Amino acid sequence: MSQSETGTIFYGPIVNPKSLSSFQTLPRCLVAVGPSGEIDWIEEDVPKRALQDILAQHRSLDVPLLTLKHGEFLLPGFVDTHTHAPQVPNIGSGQQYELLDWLHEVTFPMEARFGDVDFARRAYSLIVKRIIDSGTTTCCYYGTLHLEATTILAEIVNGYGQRAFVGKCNMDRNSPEHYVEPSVSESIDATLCLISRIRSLPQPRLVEPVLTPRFAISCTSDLMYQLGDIARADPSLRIQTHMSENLGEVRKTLDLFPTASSYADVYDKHGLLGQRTILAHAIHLEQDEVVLVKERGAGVSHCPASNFNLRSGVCPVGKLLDHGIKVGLGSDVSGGFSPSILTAIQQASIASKVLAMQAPIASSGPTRYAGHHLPLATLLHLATLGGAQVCGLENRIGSFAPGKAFDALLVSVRGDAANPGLWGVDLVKELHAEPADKEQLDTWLERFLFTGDDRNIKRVYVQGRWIGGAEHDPCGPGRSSLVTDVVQSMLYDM
Ligand SMILES: Nc1nc2[nH]cnc2c(=O)[nH]1
Ligand SMILES: [Zn+2]
Repeated sequence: MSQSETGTIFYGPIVNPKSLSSFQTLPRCLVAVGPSGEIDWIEEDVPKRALQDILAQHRSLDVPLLTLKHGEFLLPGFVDTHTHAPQVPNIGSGQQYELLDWLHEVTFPMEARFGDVDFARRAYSLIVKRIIDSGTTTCCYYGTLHLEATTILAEIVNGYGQRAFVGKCNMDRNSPEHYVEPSVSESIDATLCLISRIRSLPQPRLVEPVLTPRFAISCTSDLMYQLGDIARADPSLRIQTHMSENLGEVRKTLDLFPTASSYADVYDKHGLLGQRTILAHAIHLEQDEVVLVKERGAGVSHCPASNFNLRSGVCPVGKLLDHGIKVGLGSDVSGGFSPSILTAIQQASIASKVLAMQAPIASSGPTRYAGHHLPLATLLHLATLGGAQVCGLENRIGSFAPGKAFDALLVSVRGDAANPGLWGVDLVKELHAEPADKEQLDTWLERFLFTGDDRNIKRVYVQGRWIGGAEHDPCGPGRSSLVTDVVQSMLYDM
């Protein structure tokens, strides 16, 4: 019998997010994944001596058992609520620019290259693999404005088995002549075509289309109204866009839409602000916009690396959380300089510490998060369950529970993972009892979140399928800079 017919049972430590303020660390847990990739059952505390009895009770003695080594643990896969696949080849360049100049000088020229479908196919194969190996099991992808290249992106994502939303940028104004859609009708036709193509991709399909008006500056009102109509007619469609990222962008938006009372109101008036909307950035919101975003039930993708890198500002995430707004993390490549949600976690921590240092406030009252650094539980939540909420997938992914999909990372903080940043963990292992206890597992988690990278992500599972990670291919993971080098060299080859 093959593994896909029987499923797999994992035995070892797991970390399980529960809420914004809590997670479980379970040092000796059994997680049974069925043949369909869903979690069948979980036993939270199983000593080695009781293992056979518990498996027998579940009639699972013949199911393949994967026992984790000392220094390994399972974590729900990361959710990247905002990234731009065609910008990966640009990672690290254009450090001198702020948003609007950066778009014109760095970003649009690279995105325009994806008009060449051969280039798109070769680049996206490397890019998506790299993102999976970084531990992203669910990804909200922006493509370019091209229908063909974005179809290819969706095909490649589906081929790898990643869970994702893929959207074609809508942009019919304020863009370069060579990189702009010629009319509203062509933008809408291409969008509808992409939706139907994605929905016809072969099963098992974990890719969904998403409406992607780039941002209000690059869309005419007519285009946004028509996208709003499409969203209203199809309650399963998500919408992703940028909002209130940079003060110059906010000013320009309000100039372009003089009857709107705010940036958020622009999207609201066009039927684009609702429970299915993912708003990247949301840094400079006025108080009435915070209230509107909460009322409409939209989610925010916090992209701290990008916000620092483009000098856009520091998103007051704590304030958004205090208002009950759904928040997840985004890598926002190549505004952000890393496709890894680990980097987003580290930068989100720093962003919250910057705000806390600037405005120290009392730790009681309604501001539970504003003014404080984000604790580990909150950072973990943003990277997993919070991201799932932003995508409307909280019942499917983001934590381990029977009935949820097994989207997971097998993490190793062992010395043989070859990450010098984590050597300390291995060196002190003699000081700890085997198997790991809760305290030790907490240490591993914190050390991994702050110093880990794709070398420590040995396996990436989506819907129970092992689709990536350092152990997945014999050549090792797509180490960050290397894959960019390959894509860069393709550029010069062509
Ligand atoms: N960070 C970022 N902001 C945007 N606003 C409009 N387009 C973009 C983009 O590609 N990246
Ligand atoms: Zn972006």
